[in-house]
Amino acid sequence: MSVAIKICGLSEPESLRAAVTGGARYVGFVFYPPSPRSVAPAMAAELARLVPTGVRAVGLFVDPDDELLEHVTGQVPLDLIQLHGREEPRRIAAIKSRFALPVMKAIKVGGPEDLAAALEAAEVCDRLLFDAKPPPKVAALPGGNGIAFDWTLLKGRTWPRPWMLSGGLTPDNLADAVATTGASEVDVSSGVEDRPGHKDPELVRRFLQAAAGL
Ligand SMILES: O=C(O)c1ccccc1N[C@@H]1O[C@H](COP(=O)(O)O)[C@@H](O)[C@H]1O
Repeated sequence: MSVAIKICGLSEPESLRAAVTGGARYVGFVFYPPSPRSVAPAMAAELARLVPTGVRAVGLFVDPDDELLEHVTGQVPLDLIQLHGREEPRRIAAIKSRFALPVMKAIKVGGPEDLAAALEAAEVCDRLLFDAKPPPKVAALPGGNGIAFDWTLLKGRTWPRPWMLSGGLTPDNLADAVATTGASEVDVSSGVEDRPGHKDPELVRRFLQAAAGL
């Protein structure tokens, strides 16, 4: 089984090169200033020049307004918009229509009751992303916290849109995560860092090697 990998939160040429030469199919740029992975649009535009054809550049946003989306999409050639906030279906549809880009909506999973949101979002988005729900009051970020959820919640489930698994993935737990959920695409950020917000090219390579062995 081949698993497509998204390496998220890239902000330096060295780690971006490690991602694309190692076989990542998606690279993610975070446009959310509170995140330690946040990258200026001008820098993301520079990094995007290193992304080869066939690898998709993903822009991660959290409850963005149109002004931010215009500012970023006007200078960074994105292939996909990732919405990782509290965007409701109507807002997702409006973004998709106005910016003419496919949209991937993050669904925060803490328990089985959270999965209904995936079906609602699937009516308007192009792809789904299942991530761990941040624990209240502990995590400051709406994602990128290196926290996994109970993968068995996805076991045997099917979804009306292509989907990715994320949340606390590492080179060491990737095989178990994929075997449990049946994911064919996964997204990682913290699990390939040596400190918050800083990608370790060696860990990026290890993650991609772990995926290639599946
Ligand atoms: O990476 C971030 O800083 C981030 C900030 C705000 C929302 C989402 C963010 N990242 C996404 O979170 C998940 C899980 O990341 P991790 O591997 O557990 O660190 C992933 O989809 C990232 O794209």
